[in-house]
Amino acid sequence: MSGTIYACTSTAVLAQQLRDLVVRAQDQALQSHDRFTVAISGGSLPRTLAQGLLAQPEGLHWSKWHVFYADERCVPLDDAESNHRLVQAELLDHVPIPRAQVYTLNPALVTNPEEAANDYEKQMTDVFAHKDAVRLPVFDLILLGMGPDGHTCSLFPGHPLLDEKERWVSYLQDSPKPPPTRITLTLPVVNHARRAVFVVIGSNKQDALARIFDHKEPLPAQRVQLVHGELVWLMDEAAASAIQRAPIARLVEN
Ligand SMILES: O=C(O)[C@H](O)[C@@H](O)[C@H](O)[C@H](O)COP(=O)(O)O
Repeated sequence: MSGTIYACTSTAVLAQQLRDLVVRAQDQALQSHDRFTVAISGGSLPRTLAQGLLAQPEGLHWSKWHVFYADERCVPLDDAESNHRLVQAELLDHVPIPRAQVYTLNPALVTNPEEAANDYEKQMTDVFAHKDAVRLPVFDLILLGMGPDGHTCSLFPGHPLLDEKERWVSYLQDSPKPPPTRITLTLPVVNHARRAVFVVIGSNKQDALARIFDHKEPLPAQRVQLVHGELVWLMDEAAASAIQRAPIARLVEN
């Protein structure tokens, strides 16, 4: 299992570490191209991300950010279940990222998930170059959560989507985590990121973490194995306590 694991003694420490990783990814990106491409997951991650970024916004070049979603529910953008609505409330409403650089599910396609996935993939080709030119987009950073069952993005255990090799964005209508219809980045896209960071908080993640790190079970989150990039796991101590057979760096309050 590739990747560095950090166990943080508090959510504040974790949010600070997350911020530092985001700034590092941003700065590296801006050394080689004039934009910073990041994909954000839903769930509890946006709040933790905002906690870290808004507490110390110095050094963040918002105008260079291009924000995508690692997955999105096929609901209207103002729906309580929308990841965009969540990220907007927690972060985007508080920082000057140009709205044209925030790429959302096309609201006209919420009832047609296949078209919504195709449209989102086309939005990505406008930023990353056409699929004929590049086989896979290379995100500067992908921020991931992990469910109690080891899912990540909207890639769930045993789901055929896990074996998608060609599409950048796909869709499902049988998500075990409601709502059932979603679009999601595929594993090849996640695994080609320059950097990916998991944020895993809570004792309800212990079982999945033990299965991944101690028993090497190929749960969806375990299949995030960056081809060229750097993988980091940020956990609180409740989650990290489940792991017995992997090195863990402990981060404490300054
Ligand atoms: O749209 C979604 O539902 C999320 O992207 C999902 O994949 C999330 O990251 C995990 O379910 C972990 O969620 P928590 O961090 O809230 O446990």
